[in-house]
Amino acid sequence: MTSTRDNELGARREQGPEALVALSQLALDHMEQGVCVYDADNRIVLVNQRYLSLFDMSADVVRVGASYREVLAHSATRGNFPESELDSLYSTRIAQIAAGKPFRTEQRLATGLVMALELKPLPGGGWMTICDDVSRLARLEAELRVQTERSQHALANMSHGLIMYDADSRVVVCNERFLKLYNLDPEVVKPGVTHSAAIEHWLSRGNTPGMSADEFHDTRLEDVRSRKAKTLLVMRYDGRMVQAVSRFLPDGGWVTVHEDVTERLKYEETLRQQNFILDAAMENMAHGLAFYDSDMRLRVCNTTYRKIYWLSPEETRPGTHLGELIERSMANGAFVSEYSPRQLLEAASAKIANRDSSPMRRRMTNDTVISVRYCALAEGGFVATYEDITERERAIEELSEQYRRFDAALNNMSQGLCMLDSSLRVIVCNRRYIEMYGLSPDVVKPGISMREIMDHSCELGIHPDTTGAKLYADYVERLREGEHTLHRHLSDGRIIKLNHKRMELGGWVVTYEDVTERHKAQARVAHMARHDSLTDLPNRTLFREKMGEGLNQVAIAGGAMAVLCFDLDNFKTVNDRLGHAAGDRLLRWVAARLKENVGEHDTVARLGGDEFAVLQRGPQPQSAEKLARRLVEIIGHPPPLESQSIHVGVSVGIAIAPDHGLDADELMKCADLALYQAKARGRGAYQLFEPEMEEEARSRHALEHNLRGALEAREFHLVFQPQVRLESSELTGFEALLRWKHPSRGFVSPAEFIPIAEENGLIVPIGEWVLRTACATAASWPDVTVAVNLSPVQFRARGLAAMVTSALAEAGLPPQRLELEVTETALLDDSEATIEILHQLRALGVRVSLDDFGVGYSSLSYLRKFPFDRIKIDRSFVGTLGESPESVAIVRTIASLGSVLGVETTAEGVETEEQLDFVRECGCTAVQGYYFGRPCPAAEVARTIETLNAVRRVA
Ligand SMILES: Nc1nc2c(ncn2[C@@H]2O[C@@H]3COP(=O)(O)O[C@H]4[C@@H](O)[C@H](n5cnc6c(=O)[nH]c(N)nc65)O[C@@H]4COP(=O)(O)O[C@H]3[C@H]2O)c(=O)[nH]1
Repeated sequence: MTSTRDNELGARREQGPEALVALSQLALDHMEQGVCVYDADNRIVLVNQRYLSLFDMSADVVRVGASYREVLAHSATRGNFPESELDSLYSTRIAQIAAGKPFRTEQRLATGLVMALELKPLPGGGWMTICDDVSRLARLEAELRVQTERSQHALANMSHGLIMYDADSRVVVCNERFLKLYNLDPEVVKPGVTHSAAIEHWLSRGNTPGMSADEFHDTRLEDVRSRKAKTLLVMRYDGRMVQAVSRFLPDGGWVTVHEDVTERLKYEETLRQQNFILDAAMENMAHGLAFYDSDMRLRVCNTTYRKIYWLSPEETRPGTHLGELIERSMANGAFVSEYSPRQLLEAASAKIANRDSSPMRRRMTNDTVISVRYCALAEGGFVATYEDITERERAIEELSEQYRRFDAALNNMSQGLCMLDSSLRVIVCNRRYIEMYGLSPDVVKPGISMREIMDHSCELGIHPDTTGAKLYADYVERLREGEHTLHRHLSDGRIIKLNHKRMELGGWVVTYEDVTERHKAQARVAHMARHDSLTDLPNRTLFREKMGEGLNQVAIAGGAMAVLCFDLDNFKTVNDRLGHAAGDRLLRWVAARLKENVGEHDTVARLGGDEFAVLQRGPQPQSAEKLARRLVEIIGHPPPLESQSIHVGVSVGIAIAPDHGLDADELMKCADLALYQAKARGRGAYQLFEPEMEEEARSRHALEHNLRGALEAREFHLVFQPQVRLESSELTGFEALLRWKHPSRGFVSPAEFIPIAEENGLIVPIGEWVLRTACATAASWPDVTVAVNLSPVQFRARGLAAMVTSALAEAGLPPQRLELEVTETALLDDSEATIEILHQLRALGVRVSLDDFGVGYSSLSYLRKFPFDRIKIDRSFVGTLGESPESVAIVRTIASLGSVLGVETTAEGVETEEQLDFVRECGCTAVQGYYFGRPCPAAEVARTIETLNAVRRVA
């Protein structure tokens, strides 16, 4: 360009002065400054376009030849300065030029431009004015100033620290933040300081670069040398982390911006952690999860999703379309469908479009069931969840099965069941409940209130004498008390047991049980517990209760009460011989007799076995004795049993309250003692308690105790009483009588201890001892018999005949010399067995006599059953012969009976000659008694024989 101009200038020069002026004009017009050249006359010789435009002046006025004054005047009209100042302005400047001095000024024009104006004298005369628009520069300067201020302000207020180095690695600038950030001294780190010095100071303040100081120096030097932008993370003196980013400047310097990134790092760490957790959560979810964008392209999915659909990570890359995923998973065999992948995709699209997030169920090839749910996202796209509901479905299935079973169980329960909510409305009830009450299944349904049910059941007449309202009010009242059981007695007599249990979440479970039968059974059991099952009489328990009540009454209200204890005679024999059925019949018969003979307020009880008892009010002891008498009479004549030979009767003991006590035990004891006495008196009798009985019982006990050791202590011995034939006064034999010499009490009468020995069975060994001793003793006698008493108890013990045989053999006594005396009592108990034994004894050759004849029950009948060798008439008849015509009659009858039967009759207890004569006169064939001799020891037998023979000879 310059060369073109130069060339052009050369060409113009060659063309002449005009051409040069034109060329100068062209150059001037391209100048930035305004130029106007005046000649010595102050007229324009040259002016450029820029001059005109700067002053906004017209080329018509300001043209070659125009005077400076005209130019000034024109400028004034343009408003560039006041016209009033024109003359002074003109003269001042012209004078300055004329003086050859340049003149400079700045002028603000009407356009607002600030013009730098220089009027400069030219060497060849004339002068020129050069003007420059300085308003732009001023503006630029101002802008620069503002910019600088802003920069400094920005630098000072930057949140980041900043330090700038020049190409010589010296600090150009650093801001306050930088200094504060690292706790640096502004006197050390300031413009002009070297980079090394700045680092030195930086390190000295405890800031650490994460490497050694030397390494840091070297690294920074290398950074500067290589001029590579670098980011560095350093730790501040207080542990906070700062990131330093260095950038190199075109002028060779560099700037480093320092930012405290402690929070950011923490935040990033938190974010990283969160993302880690989210990733882990997503990966570890039991559900499959997949996010899709609005184009249905996969953004992210978890492993569960891939597993469910048999898809590999490659097949589930972000961006894969849902349609493709469906297709691939079907192709992989994850599931089969009657629909094509396309149809499935359309169905999914429709759901998403409709924002329908209801689940879809899909059975997979491996038999799992997946619930798929699409949920559209507000920001576009959707999330799909895939839940394996196999177990849930199975559980639901099981639950349904359970429910079916529950339902079946509910309706097959023997109990009625009703579940009520807290407002007493039926939640569920079973068939049995409806049936039990006979309710209508159309009425009693879930939702119905208990109030309505009660109204309904009252209408049906199920509940006697009440209304639904009353029933309900009572019901609610009871429920207020909490869990409870109540019994409803229905009109038809049934009893329903209602059991109320609270449910955990409110409401009640009520069970209904028909307990009618149970109640009856319980009543039966209760009755049985207090009654005897055979006779239905009160048992001992109830009897004791009644007795307690009676005694209380006596104690409070006075009066008297009798306790009668009954014991059947020979009951054991009936049982043993005729069987239990016969025994039971007898007991029932006795019970009936007792019941029909007592007053309606009296109590009859069976205490057990053959023991009965009666509680009787009324005047005592008269009433009791009367009753006892009557019952002894009645029960003594039972209906024919299978065998007539068993004598049945009853013995009665009576105790009276308050005479004999007011304590039940005490009174029972008294009655028992009286009963014992009655039995001892020969049975078939009654006995009123007497206080002495207690003493007797006591001594009896003591005696019994001593008796047990008597045999071993050799306290027994025998005495022998002679028996004489009347006709010839001949001594025929001796009766052996037992004697017990008690070491302290002396002689105890056999009448006293034999019954005790019979009771406790000691009579068996004692009786054996008697027999063996008697036989042994008699063996040494001349040809006379020895009579030995046998107790009925010995007949019941086994081996009596064998024992007799053995005793005879042992003693060497001929059987004919042994006479066995049995009482009627032996025959009473079990006559057939006894008679059988008697026959066995008879078969041995032993004689058998019937002792104590006449005092028994039906003596004569025994005479028919066994052919006794002798009848011994009880001494009670002989003793009363003088005063009792009855005794005379009896002795006479027995004697004549004996004569008819060809049996000897021995009168016992003959003490006097009169008695002897009398019994002889009555026809008795033999006698025994003190008249002929008292019982004497064995040692005296020989003398007695001698004496009696002598007497006979005399007679
Ligand atoms: N008052 C009076 N009594 C006379 C007279 N003559 C005899 N006695 C008594 O009458 C009883 C006759 O015996 P029992 O009728 O068999 O009556 C016997 C008999 O049943 C029984 N007993 C005695 N010894 C034995 C025995 O070894 N075995 C058995 N099982 N019973 C015996 O004890 C009963 C009483 O025996 P004992 O006290 O020895 O009494 C004897 C005897 O001493 C008399 O003229 N006047």
